[in-house]
Amino acid sequence: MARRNVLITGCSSGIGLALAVKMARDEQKRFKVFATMRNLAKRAPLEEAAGARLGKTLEIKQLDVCDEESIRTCVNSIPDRRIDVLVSNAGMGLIGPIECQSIEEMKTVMDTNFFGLVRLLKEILPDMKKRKSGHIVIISSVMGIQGILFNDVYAASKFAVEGFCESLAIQALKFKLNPYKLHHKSLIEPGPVVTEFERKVFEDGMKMDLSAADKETAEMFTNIYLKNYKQIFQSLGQSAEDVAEHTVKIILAENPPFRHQTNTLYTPMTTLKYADPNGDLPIDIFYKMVFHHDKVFSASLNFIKLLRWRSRKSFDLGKPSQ
Ligand SMILES: NC(=O)C1=CN([C@@H]2O[C@H](COP(=O)(O)OP(=O)(O)OC[C@H]3O[C@@H](n4cnc5c(N)ncnc54)[C@H](OP(=O)(O)O)[C@@H]3O)[C@@H](O)[C@H]2O)C=CC1
Ligand SMILES: CC1=C(/C=C/C(C)=C/C=C/C(C)=C/C=O)C(C)(C)CCC1
Repeated sequence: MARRNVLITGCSSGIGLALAVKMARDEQKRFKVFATMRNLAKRAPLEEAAGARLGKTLEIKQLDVCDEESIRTCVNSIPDRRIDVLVSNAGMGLIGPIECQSIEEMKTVMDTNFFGLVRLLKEILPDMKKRKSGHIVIISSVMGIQGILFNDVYAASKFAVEGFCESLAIQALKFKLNPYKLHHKSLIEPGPVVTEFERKVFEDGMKMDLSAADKETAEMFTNIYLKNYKQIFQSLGQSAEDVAEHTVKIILAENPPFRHQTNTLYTPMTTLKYADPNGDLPIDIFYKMVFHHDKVFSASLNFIKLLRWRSRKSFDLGKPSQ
């Protein structure tokens, strides 16, 4: 099979960087990776991780998903504009009470996470339709399925992504865009992942001016959400490399599902969404976990953290856990 051109957005850090390097290092050399980032001054970590693959199976290009001209210039620079696999990964988070966030900040999140994908597809989808081939892989989130306390606008941006893709997927099936697969679109839905995203969101949350919120809301954000934030990432968090591994499996799968959740520790929570068409179940359970059973919730997180630490330790000793 010919080498597939893969364009990935947001490769300066995190999932994008890990995925670009993993695909560029493919032993069977099945991919030519165009690893893009909005600010090329941030290319050093990717260059270092790519090592000898740089200039061979991996090329770095500038692309800002909020700038149509930058997307067009990047796509035009690829031979025959041929993109076989597009990975829409660039994104940003935003946490806190909405009273303390400006509409401008919220628009930046929607512009990056949702309109960024729309701009990419407006440029790339027509070529895929003409060729009747192509696979679009979107790094969505568990928050594309389920809202989480103090993530209102971020969750809305990922819900928008999911609704957009679900609608387009029906049309795409008609064009049989992917000759190897039934679906030509795949939504990857990670839970918490330990990346720059986590650090930036937490730091911004800690610095947030909470004076526009009432006392109870401000305390809820500081003493419940921010206080537990690190623990949630330590207990349930995946690594960027882990999410990259899931993503490559989906790209190579014969018949990948439309949606793929990467974190089995998180699936019991997202399952609540599908279990109750009235929508009350997940809201009720999340409410109870946060406000009534916070000690049990926190103890469970600690227990999971301990189990994961022990299983890693026994792997380190060359003795896989049972
Ligand atoms: N970390 C997590 O817990 C989870 C993350 N996700 C999703 O995964 C994706 C990747 O995030 P992650 O790797 O964790 O976080 P990182 O912050 O490490 O990476 C985000 C990447 O997106 C880039 N980016 C932001 N805005 C733009 C833009 N306008 N144009 C091009 N690139 C841009 C960043 O570039 P720059 O360095 O210039 O800012 C960076 O390269 C996001 O879509 C996120 O929503 C989903 C579930 C969980
Ligand atoms: C599990 C859980 C919580 C927090 C979840 C978090 C913080 C998830 C973060 C997901 C991310 C960062 C996805 C990115 O796209 C709450 C609401 C505290 C209480 C209820 C159970």
